[in-house]
Amino acid sequence: MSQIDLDQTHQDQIERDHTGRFTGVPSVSSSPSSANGPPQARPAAVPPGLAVAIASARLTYGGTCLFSDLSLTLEAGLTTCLLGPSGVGKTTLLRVLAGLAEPEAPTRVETSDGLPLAGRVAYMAQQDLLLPWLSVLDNVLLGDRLRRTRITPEQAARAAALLERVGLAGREADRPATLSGGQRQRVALARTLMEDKPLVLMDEPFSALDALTRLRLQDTAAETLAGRTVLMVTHDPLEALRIGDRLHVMTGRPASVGPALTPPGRAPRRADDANLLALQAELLRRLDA
Ligand SMILES: Nc1ncnc2c1ncn2[C@@H]1O[C@H](COP(=O)(O)OP(=O)(O)OP(=O)(O)O)[C@@H](O)[C@H]1O
Repeated sequence: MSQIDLDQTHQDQIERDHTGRFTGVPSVSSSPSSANGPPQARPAAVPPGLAVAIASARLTYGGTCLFSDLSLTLEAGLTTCLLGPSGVGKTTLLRVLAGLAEPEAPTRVETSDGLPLAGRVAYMAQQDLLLPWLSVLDNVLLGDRLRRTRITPEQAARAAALLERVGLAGREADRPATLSGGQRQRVALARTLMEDKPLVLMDEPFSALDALTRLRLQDTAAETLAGRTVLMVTHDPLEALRIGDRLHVMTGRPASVGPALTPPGRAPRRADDANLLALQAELLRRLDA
């Protein structure tokens, strides 16, 4: 992919953020309560999040119906994790919410405040999509650069602090080509955390990391994103149980999304929590069904 193509990818994402076709229909309940129980307590300083629902979703690729009549609700201020077999359509669902894939009628995307999602979504794709000609720090600041907003010293300091939190202090001036795959993924994570958006979509954000770094960054993400509405795709049941508030399994063709599994307590949960091990068995059963 050329530099211009890469740049265009980002431009497309940002521009679709601003001009995307999401029409928020003010009908979804903004109450974070549901049949799944009350939401986890969040720090008092965090404003109430945005509930988002996709309903009657339908999408066909090359004559194959990936999903039809699929529904999923993202409760306000909670992290929802989506698991499911490879190729079932998880990324595609994320891309629909990001405004990057075109669903068919009668798909509806609804928000609790009735406003469109456009401009209010941070999206971390499976590919890191770092711009090779920018430094690591400037990649973290990419959203502001693309929006042509002036980078304040405070923003630069926040980006540097995020790089430190993902273990990349001292690499601010380096180019992406000098980083390993896992380091590049950490820059992409910092860039996503830098974006101050009410809806955060993350597609396998820790997949390239070693086991210990993965645990540490799960903690960082859970702490940094507390109070935001997050949808994260992962293949790792324990990861979902550590940082998810609601866990769903997507299966079948056309695919559907199963009922929520709700781990007890507040994220990030301990990896050796005995409750999680029991729930992990249940998740594996659902994945195998
Ligand atoms: N732009 C596209 N055009 C045609 N087919 C596509 C396109 N994007 C995805 N697909 C197909 O849609 C199906 C679902 O892909 P998707 O990437 O959403 O799956 P996934 O569940 O995220 O898989 P994985 O876990 O492997 O990332 C796959 O069969 C894929 O080949």
